[in-house]
Amino acid sequence: MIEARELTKRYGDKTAVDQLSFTVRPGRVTGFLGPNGAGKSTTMRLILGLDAPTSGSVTVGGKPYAELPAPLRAVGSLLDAKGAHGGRSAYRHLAGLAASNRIPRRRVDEVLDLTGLTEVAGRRFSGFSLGMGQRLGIAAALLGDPEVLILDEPVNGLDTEGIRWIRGLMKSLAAQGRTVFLSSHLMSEMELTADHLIVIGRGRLLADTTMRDFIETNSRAHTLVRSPEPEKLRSLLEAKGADVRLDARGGWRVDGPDAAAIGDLARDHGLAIHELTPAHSSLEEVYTALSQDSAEYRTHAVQSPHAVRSSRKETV
Ligand SMILES: Nc1ncnc2c1ncn2[C@@H]1O[C@H](COP(=O)(O)OP(=O)(O)OP(=O)(O)O)[C@@H](O)[C@H]1O
Repeated sequence: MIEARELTKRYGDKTAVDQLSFTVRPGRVTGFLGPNGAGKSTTMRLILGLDAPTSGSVTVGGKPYAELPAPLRAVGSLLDAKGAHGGRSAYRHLAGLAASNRIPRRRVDEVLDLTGLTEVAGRRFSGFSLGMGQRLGIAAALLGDPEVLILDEPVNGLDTEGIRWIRGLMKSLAAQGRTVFLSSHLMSEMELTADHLIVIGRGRLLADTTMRDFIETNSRAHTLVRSPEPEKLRSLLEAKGADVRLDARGGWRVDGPDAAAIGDLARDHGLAIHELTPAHSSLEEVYTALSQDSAEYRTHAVQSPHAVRSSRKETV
């Protein structure tokens, strides 16, 4: 469990993190979202004791990081994939970390296996691709078998297979009852991976809620509909006051009447329907709409998506 209470960090007159309070709970993957410069990396550094808060506090498993008796066993982190020494092999890098943290050598083999690096363990880190470096960073984070994992952009540089692998790994670690806290700019991936979201803007908390709630509360339900006579369908729908737009996947995206009403309307006019799918906006659509409302980021610090919604003129 990670608990931040009124956490604040100022650099001169720049407030990077502003009275942030949240709890990252075990047993689920929590995504950390915010536009560039929102304060995500600063928050992660504060959690990991790499920077001291100006005021407020943050604890991991009930203790500030500096007071953890065996930090690497309590919390594993990936902040910078280039943290390893270029001349060393992956194995030596991990073995060095294990030795200085009194972690048994056999754990090195386990994490190499877990991250798919066994075959390249003898190679120098300097020859690693970005994706392999990312895997090595994750191997190091897992070395102490920690209860808490903090990963900043873990899918950065990974190919599709690597991204899918990270997703599976994060979910299985959470299912084991661990606390998994990760940031990513890849919204589609975040939507598939995280169960819960903490969203910040300008250092302040904007939302702390489940993925489902965040999307459902901030988006408007709509229907995707496809017909072999698209223009006729559009005219009928618009005559009923529906908002009809072309969907990126083809077909119409219809706001207003629900799927049943659209189906009935088409039937009444002898129109064939080839697809009728109730849908919500994606995380990316919801998040982009919230982020673009920069005035809101400046002036509101809200605790729930309901508040986000009520302060927005329109949902997506
Ligand atoms: N050491 C520092 N000295 C001065 N300002 C800093 C320092 N570290 C961060 N900041 C400022 O604090 C704010 C938050 O930065 P931070 O890197 O935490 O944001 P972020 O959400 O991680 O952004 P990104 O998604 O781009 O990584 C930014 O305005 C940044 O310029």
